[in-house]
Amino acid sequence: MPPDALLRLDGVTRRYGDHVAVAPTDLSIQAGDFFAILGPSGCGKTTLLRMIGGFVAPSAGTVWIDGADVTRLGPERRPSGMVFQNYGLFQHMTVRQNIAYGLKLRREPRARIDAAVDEMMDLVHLRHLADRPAPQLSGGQRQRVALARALILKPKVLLLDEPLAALDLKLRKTMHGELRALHQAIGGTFILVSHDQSEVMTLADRVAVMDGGRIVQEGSPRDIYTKPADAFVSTFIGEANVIPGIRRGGRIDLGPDARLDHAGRDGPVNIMLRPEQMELDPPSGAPSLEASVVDLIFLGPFTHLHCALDDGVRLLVHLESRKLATFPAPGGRVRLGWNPSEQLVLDAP
Ligand SMILES: Nc1ncnc2c1ncn2[C@@H]1O[C@H](COP(=O)(O)OP(=O)(O)OP(=O)(O)O)[C@@H](O)[C@H]1O
Repeated sequence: MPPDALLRLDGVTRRYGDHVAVAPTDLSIQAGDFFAILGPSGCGKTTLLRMIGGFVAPSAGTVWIDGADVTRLGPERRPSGMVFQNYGLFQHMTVRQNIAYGLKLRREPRARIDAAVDEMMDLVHLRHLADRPAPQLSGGQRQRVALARALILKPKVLLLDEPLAALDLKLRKTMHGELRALHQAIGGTFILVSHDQSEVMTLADRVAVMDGGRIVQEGSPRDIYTKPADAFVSTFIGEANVIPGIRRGGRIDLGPDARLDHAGRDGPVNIMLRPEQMELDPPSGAPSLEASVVDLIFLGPFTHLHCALDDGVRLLVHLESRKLATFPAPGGRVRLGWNPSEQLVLDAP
């Protein structure tokens, strides 16, 4: 395994009867990464995370952590810690007791446990609640206890299974900042499972996008946003306009008329453009399409223009409000264009 990869999966697979929850998967994660596994419900991301943590046994393949084959070890014997979606706190214990629990099991000396718990409570801003019983904590406070309880054992890899899913949007945003700060303060390796693309874009330095039990693309959030591997990834990360087209020799024809014309077709393709890459009334010579305005949403600095081509394909355009001399009216016709160097041509399935 490469010297700097802290975690490596070689052909890790999980089947339930005939159902393949995770197809044979190879993955390397470097020490210090904040890595995210992103995908829709049922794509296999939790199963993959649980195989890393030792909570689910792989049907095939090998899990390596820090150079050791841990495939057959239970969770407590792996150098990883896990934070679950429902936190799993001990309800009859206080904050301090919950955080101390793992070190007590390890029979560490009392003074060392106290010092470590104090340090953890400072890290997650809970010192003032040290003696409060778990049932009297808010969602965000419980989440912090769960994080501290896992981190106090100094895991080489911290596994986070949708850790913020139970929190409301505002608190989730606060916790994003705290998780990032925590990752930076500790310098550890975090692996987050999430179906929330904005969470992943905010937190992770590397992302694996899963679909149907497979990793379909891996890279930095920026790579995945600017160079999505296929139409699924483009619509899953960020918003995307996917315009069906026809390849004819070296040319790509778009729009309803092109799709009806069967002359000289080589095959279907999709053009992907982000909403901010499209503009109104493009200069002559730029590729463009005519569309009807469905709706117009003014959001201060930006105006979102929802349009439809004549065959029903929907397009979303983000316009800078200050650059709009007049605002298009719903029901009206507009010409939408783009810079061809920014369009991404994806093979249509
Ligand atoms: N114990 C099990 N027995 C049978 N099938 C299972 C089991 N656990 C998971 N699966 C199936 O494996 C697939 C992947 O499940 P998994 O929980 O990993 O998905 P997920 O991407 O984490 O979804 P979610 O975001 O909804 O939690 C699903 O089709 C699920 O029904």
